[in-house]
Amino acid sequence: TWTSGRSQEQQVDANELRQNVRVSPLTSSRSFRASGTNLAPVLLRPKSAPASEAVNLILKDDGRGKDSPGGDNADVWMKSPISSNSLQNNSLREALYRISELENRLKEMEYKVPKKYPDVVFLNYKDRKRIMVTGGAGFVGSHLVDRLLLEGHEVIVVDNFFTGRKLNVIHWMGHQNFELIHHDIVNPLFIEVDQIYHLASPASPPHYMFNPVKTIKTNTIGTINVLGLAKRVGARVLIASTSEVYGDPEVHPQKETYWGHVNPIGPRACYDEAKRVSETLAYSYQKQESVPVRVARIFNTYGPRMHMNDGRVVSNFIIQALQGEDITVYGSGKQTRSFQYVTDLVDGLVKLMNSNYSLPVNLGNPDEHTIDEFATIILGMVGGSSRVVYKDAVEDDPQRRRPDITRANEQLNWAPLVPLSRGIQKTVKYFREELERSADSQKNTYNVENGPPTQNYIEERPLLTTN
Ligand SMILES: O=c1ccn([C@@H]2O[C@H](COP(=O)(O)OP(=O)(O)O[C@H]3OC[C@@H](O)[C@H](O)[C@H]3O)[C@@H](O)[C@H]2O)c(=O)[nH]1
Repeated sequence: TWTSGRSQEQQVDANELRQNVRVSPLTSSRSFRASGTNLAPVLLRPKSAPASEAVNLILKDDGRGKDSPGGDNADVWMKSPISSNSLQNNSLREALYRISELENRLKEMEYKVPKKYPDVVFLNYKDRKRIMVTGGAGFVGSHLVDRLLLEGHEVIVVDNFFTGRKLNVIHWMGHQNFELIHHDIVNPLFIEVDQIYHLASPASPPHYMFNPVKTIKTNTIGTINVLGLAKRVGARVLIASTSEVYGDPEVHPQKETYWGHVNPIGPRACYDEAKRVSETLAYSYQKQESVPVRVARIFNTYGPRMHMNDGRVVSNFIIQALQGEDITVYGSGKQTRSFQYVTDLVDGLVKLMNSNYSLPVNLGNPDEHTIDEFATIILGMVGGSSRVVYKDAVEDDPQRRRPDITRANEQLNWAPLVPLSRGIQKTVKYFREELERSADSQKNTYNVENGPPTQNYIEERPLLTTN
């Protein structure tokens, strides 16, 4: 060590020195030659002085190399007002050097302190897969990304952020197994992956009807791009299809063998028909190009990370109840839906992807309720003074929907586990926090007096959602 073998007097009080000088970060331990008097110069500036007025305090010229910060490059620095004669003591030089070393090490360590990530399983090279998730920053996609990363896989999220949000995956940013690509899958993409979950598409009726042509392109051209990529690199593809391929069904509950009842020119057709084409494309690529495909027909799904403006019934009713606003039932309220919690869906998606089963599989919770009943359930759980009001019916609104999940059960050994009451509880908690935060964020708007927005929103957000 630097002080070993030296007398007490020779040792310099590093703290005192610290108060008078600050060592420039440009000083690198690598450029220092520690032997004999061959001491490298140290760039110093008075602590109070701004960096632009930094001074070059050259303790000793001997041994300066061109590559050292005090060497030829030092011309850019002002000459020191402190005379080198005033710092003749070798111990002082050593102490200064030691401070600079410690400061540099501190800086290096600050950069190295890892962000805290959820614990992921370690998978060896053979078992670890590189998995692309289109729409991975969305509501369902981000939960799937959590699951895959926790299992030890490498995940590449591809999202155009139309309905997805960086906030949904922010807890993985910087993780070595995680990558985020801002890309619209309507344009081709050339990367190497083992599996692709193709979830990219707006899913809520108001969102997919917002730009019907874009919805069609995403689910047709986007799917062609994904299947083309899979063909090139030999990847397996899971297509996120929907219960909407059954349209307003005349068969109840819906089995995968039912061909559906879709109005091809109605307002929902941009989604329903595009998803039907997406399925057709998948099986065409499988037959013609030997691309292994899986098709999940996803029924109504809810949970944390749904967008506040999602517009679907679960988020609408919960937010309305939390804010004491009217609960808006469209139509008679006698139409039915069956709601599954998002982690159940993710479990089904992963099981399906890794199964040997290639025909479409329904993933949904068969627990069916009328929308009227559902309003009562939400009101009962949230409390408050909201009234139920009836609005115009939505055009082509499916009147009954419940999945037959026999196939998922037999082929994947899958069934939903989270009861509605528990899932809704978690979702209510999430929306309550979202509302509080969005009220808070009004205060954080950047202005000269308040400074930039705080990080609280990100830091206080729960990392993962579990069953
Ligand atoms: O505020 C509302 C919102 C919706 N509703 C009604 O609640 C029912 C459910 O509507 P949602 O908008 O939540 O969802 P939908 O069932 O119509 O469509 C969904 O179906 C399955 C998924 O694959 C799709 O992502 C989505 O399109 C409909 O009958 C709708 O009219 C209301 O009564 N009030």
